[in-house]
Amino acid sequence: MHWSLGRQSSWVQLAGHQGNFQVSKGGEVLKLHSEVEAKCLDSLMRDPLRAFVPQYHGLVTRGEHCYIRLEDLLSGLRKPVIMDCKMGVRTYQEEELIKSRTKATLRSDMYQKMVKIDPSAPSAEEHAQNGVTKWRYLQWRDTTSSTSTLGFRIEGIMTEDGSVQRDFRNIQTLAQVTEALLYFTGGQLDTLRAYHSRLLALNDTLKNSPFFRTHEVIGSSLLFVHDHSRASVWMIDFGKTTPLPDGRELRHNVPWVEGSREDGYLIGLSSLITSLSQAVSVVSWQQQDGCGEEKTVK
Ligand SMILES: Nc1ncnc2c1ncn2[C@@H]1O[C@H](COP(=O)(O)OP(=O)(O)OP(=O)(O)O)[C@@H](O)[C@H]1O
Ligand SMILES: O=P(O)(O)O[C@@H]1[C@H](O)[C@H](O)[C@@H](OP(=O)(O)O)[C@H](OP(=O)(O)O)[C@H]1O
Repeated sequence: MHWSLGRQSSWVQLAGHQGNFQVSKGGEVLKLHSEVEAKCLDSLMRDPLRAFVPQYHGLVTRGEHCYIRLEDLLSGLRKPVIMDCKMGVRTYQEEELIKSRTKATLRSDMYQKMVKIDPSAPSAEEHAQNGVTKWRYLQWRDTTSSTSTLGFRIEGIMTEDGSVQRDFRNIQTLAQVTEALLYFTGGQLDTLRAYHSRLLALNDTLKNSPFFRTHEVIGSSLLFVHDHSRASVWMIDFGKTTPLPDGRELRHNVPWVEGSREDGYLIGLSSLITSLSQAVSVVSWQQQDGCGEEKTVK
């Protein structure tokens, strides 16, 4: 990904497909066009959630490709620290599951990624085929990370020195998430509190959002961004966010069963809010103790 080079440039892609982004100027990033995402952004600009989404400036063509013009969320930040959390209890659409049963395409690249992490993960049949379906891979990633249980997972963190870590896929418990949040924020109380209040505000806004009520939100991330003086959280990536048919609505806070299209987005948000509260408590205790012993997070 090419980062916006308008000014202080922090060129980074924490998650997602390589090559999806293009250089832009003036505090914008260009993301390869997807009709699904463009439609969502269009609606979101007219929804209460607008305050939590990068500003969308329409489409632009560069060379042979069409791009979505988005506000660069790192613009103006000095030495930004970033975290990408993929939200929801599953990262695959129901149609992916149906495809895997009917016309299963085997993905050798996904099989290779799986074997690299855990050679014993594929079944004997999958080993023999040298491939897994996309659904199988995504579902395996969901169940071996905190996605299925906590409703989100940390995809990556970039620290102040610009180093990127993506090794959070084994995190399973809230206590481990809290440790990761303490690491991500350097234990800065102001930053933790700012994130906490932003997520509470997001929670309120989601409940009043016609867009959220009427869309299944899959594979979307919350992007946490801070520097020494500011901290904020943004909703990004609507490439797999789709409207529900026939005036149906989702609750977003119940487990998924096939056909329900529930995404568990609010389960993830609630886990994150709880974990941030725990991190705030840990740092407060440490400060009261004169920065003494570390407390165990439960
Ligand atoms: N508006 C933005 N401002 C700043 N950084 C952004 C913005 N949008 C995306 N990014 C960066 O790019 C990364 C990938 O973004 P995004 O998830 O939209 O890409 P994607 O290719 O659709 O991902 P996926 O493959 O998971 O669907 C994010 O983790 C973040 O680091
Ligand atoms: O992060 P990982 O473990 O490398 O796995 C990728 C990740 O799940 C992406 O979200 C997904 O793209 P979509 O969200 O667009 O489905 C991609 O599928 P793809 O290879 O078919 O693009 C996976 O390979």
